[in-house]
Amino acid sequence: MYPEFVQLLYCDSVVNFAAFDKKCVDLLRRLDEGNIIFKAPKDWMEIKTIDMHTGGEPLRVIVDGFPSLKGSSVLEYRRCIKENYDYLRTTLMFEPRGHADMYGCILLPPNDDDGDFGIIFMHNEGYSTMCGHAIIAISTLAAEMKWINVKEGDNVIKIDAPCGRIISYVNVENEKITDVRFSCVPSFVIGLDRTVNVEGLGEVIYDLAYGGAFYAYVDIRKNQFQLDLTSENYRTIIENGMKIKHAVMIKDKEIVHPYESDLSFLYGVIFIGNPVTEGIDSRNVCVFAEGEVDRSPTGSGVSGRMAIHYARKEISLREKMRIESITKSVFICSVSEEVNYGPYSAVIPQVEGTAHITGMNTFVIDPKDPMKNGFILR
Ligand SMILES: O=C(O)[C@H]1NCC[C@@H]1O
Repeated sequence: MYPEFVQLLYCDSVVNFAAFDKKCVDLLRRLDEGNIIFKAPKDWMEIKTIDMHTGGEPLRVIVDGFPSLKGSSVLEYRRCIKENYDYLRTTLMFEPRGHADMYGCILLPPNDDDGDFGIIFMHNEGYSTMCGHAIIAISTLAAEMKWINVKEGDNVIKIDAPCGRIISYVNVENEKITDVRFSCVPSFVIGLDRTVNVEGLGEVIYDLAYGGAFYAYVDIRKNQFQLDLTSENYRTIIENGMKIKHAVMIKDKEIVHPYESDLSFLYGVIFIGNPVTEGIDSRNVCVFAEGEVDRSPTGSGVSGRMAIHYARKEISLREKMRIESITKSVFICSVSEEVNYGPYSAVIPQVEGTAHITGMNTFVIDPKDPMKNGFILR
């Protein structure tokens, strides 16, 4: 026997689409939610999310049902989630609720009263220190949901990420969000033209830089191995990216943040190549965490790139670079100022992009489900 709402929808022939639409609306109005919305038993956990993407890269924003984290700063909350609730990260990021390239975040109080909110990022391996695509998405959401007082023009949001304070600007024109840009934390170069031997690839030349997270930057055009930075070549990109990441992690002992040991690790490898789209300056394909490929041009990754290009004198202050991703989505990037950061001459990068809401989820977790905490197939 069909459930009542299916019977009602399909009992007449559906010839007149206008009538059909109206019927759906009436039906949904008439049906008490009980008929189509699953009510989880009391011992099941329920977590609500709003799902988004920035340039194709997903962001699952956890908005309700997550246990409250203990701490008084974003880094303390990050330690708390790591130690106590990592099973919920895998539950929400891994299959069957997510996938190998899923990305998420959870919102928290800011580090001090001056901030709007804090944020922790999560992915298939753990918790990153910075995420530009998530900053663009969450700023969009904050404006869409009126978590901030939205006015025409630039709306400033102060977000405390694990790497520090990020300032984002949501531009609103005629009551519509047109774009979001953010000023990243001080970003700096650790080394240019380093080399590492990688099995199957030979000697790989890379730059090491920080843009809220540490990346090894591999310009394909400077290297001997061939790698086509297109989606058709997705698996080879992951394979090569992870090989280089592991080799650099073993070889390079300088992946140390000047102030915070929690930030001192290599997050990913960024392949740089020629753009395929006219009017774009460069292509950026980031392999991060446990072999995730960023669908966006990687906000933290292009921040580190701004430091590299500035150090090489390839860009001047406020000069804009358009960088595309593997999906051809674009971030517009520049350096807004020079600053000193610990022992480093650093820059403040600005990154601009757009994000969209894709849906809302109420996830339920059945304690009897043997796969309740997720799994990944690649
Ligand atoms: O845009 C970014 O910075 C992020 N996107 C996924 C990997 C990075 O954390």
